[in-house]
Amino acid sequence: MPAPHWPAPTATGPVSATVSLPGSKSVTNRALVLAALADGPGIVRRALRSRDADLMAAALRSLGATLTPAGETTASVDWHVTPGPIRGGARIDAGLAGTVMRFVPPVAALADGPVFFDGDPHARKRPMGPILDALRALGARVDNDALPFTISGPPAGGEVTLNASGSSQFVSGLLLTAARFEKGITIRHVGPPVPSQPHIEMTVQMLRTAGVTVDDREPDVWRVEPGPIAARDMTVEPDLSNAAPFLAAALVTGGTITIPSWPLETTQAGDALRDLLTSMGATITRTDGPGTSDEQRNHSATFAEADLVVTGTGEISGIDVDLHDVGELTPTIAALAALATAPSRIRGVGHLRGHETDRLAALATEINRLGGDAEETEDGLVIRPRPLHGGTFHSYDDHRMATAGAVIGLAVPGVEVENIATTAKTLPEFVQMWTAMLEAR
Ligand SMILES: O=C(O)C1=C[C@@H](OP(=O)(O)O)[C@@H](O)[C@H](O)C1
Ligand SMILES: C=C(OP(=O)(O)O)C(=O)O
Repeated sequence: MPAPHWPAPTATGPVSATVSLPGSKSVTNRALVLAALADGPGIVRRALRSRDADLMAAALRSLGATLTPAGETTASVDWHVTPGPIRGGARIDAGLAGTVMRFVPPVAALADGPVFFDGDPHARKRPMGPILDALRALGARVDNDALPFTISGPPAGGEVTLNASGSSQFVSGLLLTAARFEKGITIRHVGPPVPSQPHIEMTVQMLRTAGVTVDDREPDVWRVEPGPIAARDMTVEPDLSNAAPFLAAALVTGGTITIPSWPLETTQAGDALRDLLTSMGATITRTDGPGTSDEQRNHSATFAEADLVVTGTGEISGIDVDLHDVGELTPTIAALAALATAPSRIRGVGHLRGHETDRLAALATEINRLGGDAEETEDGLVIRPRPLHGGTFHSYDDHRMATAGAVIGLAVPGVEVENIATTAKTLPEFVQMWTAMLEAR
């Protein structure tokens, strides 16, 4: 029986809370892949515990890596990872995780036998063609163009041309394993611009930190030299994209939200929230203030950080913005736009039709179901202010749709989010954190 819908709490006044976020999904799942391919045992500290991260850990284990947890909480774990010979015969469950379905097949192609991949029903609809074709061109055999498929290798590597305009993860997935291919890999993108550039920068930076030689001087071309991936002891940054709904609460309620341990320099897409929320009317400061506990400071030895403090006025400005580079922030920005005082236009995010759900259709449908005025365009959304009313906000098994419903619910009584549990994809404690944020004073 489906769980009852979650009555999204309406804020009774301005929020005033400090919200500590668990580790970044994107950093965690890259770090785990690199650790499983490394030249010795390593540690991934403060890794995210969530459905996507757990699926990645399980996938790497079934391919032969040993992952031992230490310091485990419900949201975080220190993984001690010992790489092993890459084993065939595994069945990988990708769930609905883009990082698992795009980052693991290149690893599996190095196994000593065929590896089978499948995922949630909707995962079978997410685009996979360009990365599977690329793996074929590099010497692997793949028996389908989307999930489910079986891959066998080993591919020698070499040069490949692909169209990564549908997802940056096609490029990141190949890059993460490329050094382990006999000839390395040269990737050449041909087509409309690749989205989510910061995520590709994250991949390149993490590879370089692990001693891998990556040449990205020419736009849309990446060359990875064959060679070892160095084992490391690294700490995962907090998930800045998952800060989005909490920071949005400051704008909706005219309150203040503090996020401790915001990295001073990062490749995470969520860092763009500082500019985006400023444009929508927030005041933002970074300060090494009392929100950062000694315990948190001691943990974050490997990146410089500060508290991020976001204060809203209760009035939200409309925004005209291209989110091509930071598409995963779209659901929160759209929720804010639905509550704004002027129209908004979100551009450059046609690729969101291939995310957890068709996010453009889902956002327009659900905002309009609550009485709003949201219109899909070819590459985004136009959202005009209109008074909203209560009703069901469907999540489409999309964690960021669910949290967008929670943001609207802060201002609109009677919003019920269907399948709030889907937030477990990247933030299993969302409901408890949201409730604690509203109860803090
Ligand atoms: O590499 C990553 O960790 C991600 C890349 C982006 O994917 P797309 O380029 O498919 O949007 C982003 O939206 C996703 O949430 C995470
Ligand atoms: C697009 C997203 O996820 P995935 O890694 O499954 O692509 C997301 O988290 O917004």
